Amino acid sequence: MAALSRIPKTSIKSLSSCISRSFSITKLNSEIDLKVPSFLSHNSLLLRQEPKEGNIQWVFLGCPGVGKGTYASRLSNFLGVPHIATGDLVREELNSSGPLASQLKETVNQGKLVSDEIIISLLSKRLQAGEAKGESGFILDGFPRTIRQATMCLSIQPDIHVLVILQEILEGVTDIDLVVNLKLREEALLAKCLGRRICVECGRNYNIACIDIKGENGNPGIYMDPLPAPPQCAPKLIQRADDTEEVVKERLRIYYEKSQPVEEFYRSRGKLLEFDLPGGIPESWPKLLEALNLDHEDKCSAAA
Ligand SMILES: Nc1ncnc2c1ncn2[C@@H]1O[C@H](COP(=O)(O)OP(=O)(O)O)[C@@H](O)[C@H]1O
Repeated sequence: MAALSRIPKTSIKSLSSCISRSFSITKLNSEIDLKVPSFLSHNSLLLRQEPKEGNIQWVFLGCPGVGKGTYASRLSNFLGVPHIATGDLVREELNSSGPLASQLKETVNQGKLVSDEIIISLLSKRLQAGEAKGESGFILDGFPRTIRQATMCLSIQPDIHVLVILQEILEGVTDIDLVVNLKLREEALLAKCLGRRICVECGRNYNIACIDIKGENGNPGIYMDPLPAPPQCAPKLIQRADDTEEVVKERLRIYYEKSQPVEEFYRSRGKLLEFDLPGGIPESWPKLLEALNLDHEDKCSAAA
């Protein structure tokens, strides 16, 4: 685990310049409100509370195919906190023989969003299981995806069990420290979804697409190498049923309609870090670490 204790080479000044576009550090002036990234509080002269390891509560937002899973999972290994992807929870459920399986399959394969109630229920189960194992902190990927999920204004049946779970989630999810918004040009998003391949055995994602988009109208070009599967995974690759051109376009449409407002929700609360992916993993990963102000030493060991 890359211990949080290895992060403190940050100065508030360099951090603020890294994330000046969207992330407000005004909260540093508050002794009471500790909802700032753990690495901020760790380094702040104003907040003298020692952060507990694993208390990171971060969210990754971004369009389908942008690489939320890839970077959230790398960062979770790096920081030693669980990576919780609601898309994975949904896929586990739809591949099970549970009562929701066929309904979920239909929704997901059409590129639609699963209902907030089902997502909350899957997420609460996952958080509870994690808590029972002693997990603390999380990097959420793909949640919240609607304003309703972000605000948790839910109208679930008021049964005691559900209320208790909701309260637990509320405590967790409204305490989000930092929201990383990954961005990539739409042509690249589509190509990445169509090229995505998953190993049925280990669940790792690979990509057969070689993306080479020329710069135009002042927008920089982007180049991304394919991400080939190693020999042990190569014969076991499958394509997600919702990674067809038609469904990806529908997922993108729904993202702009339902999920983009969530970006604004966190932007207005000073929690959003915008990150334009400059290229593939070798180029983007060190830059992401830099934007999060994780130091060079950590960077090298994480990239290895
Ligand atoms: N927070 C969520 N709210 C509603 N539906 C979700 C949520 N997370 C995942 N899903 C469902 O699972 C599908 C796959 O999600 P995910 O793996 O995150 O894919 P992507 O971000 O590439 O679209 C989504 O298209 C949607 O149907």
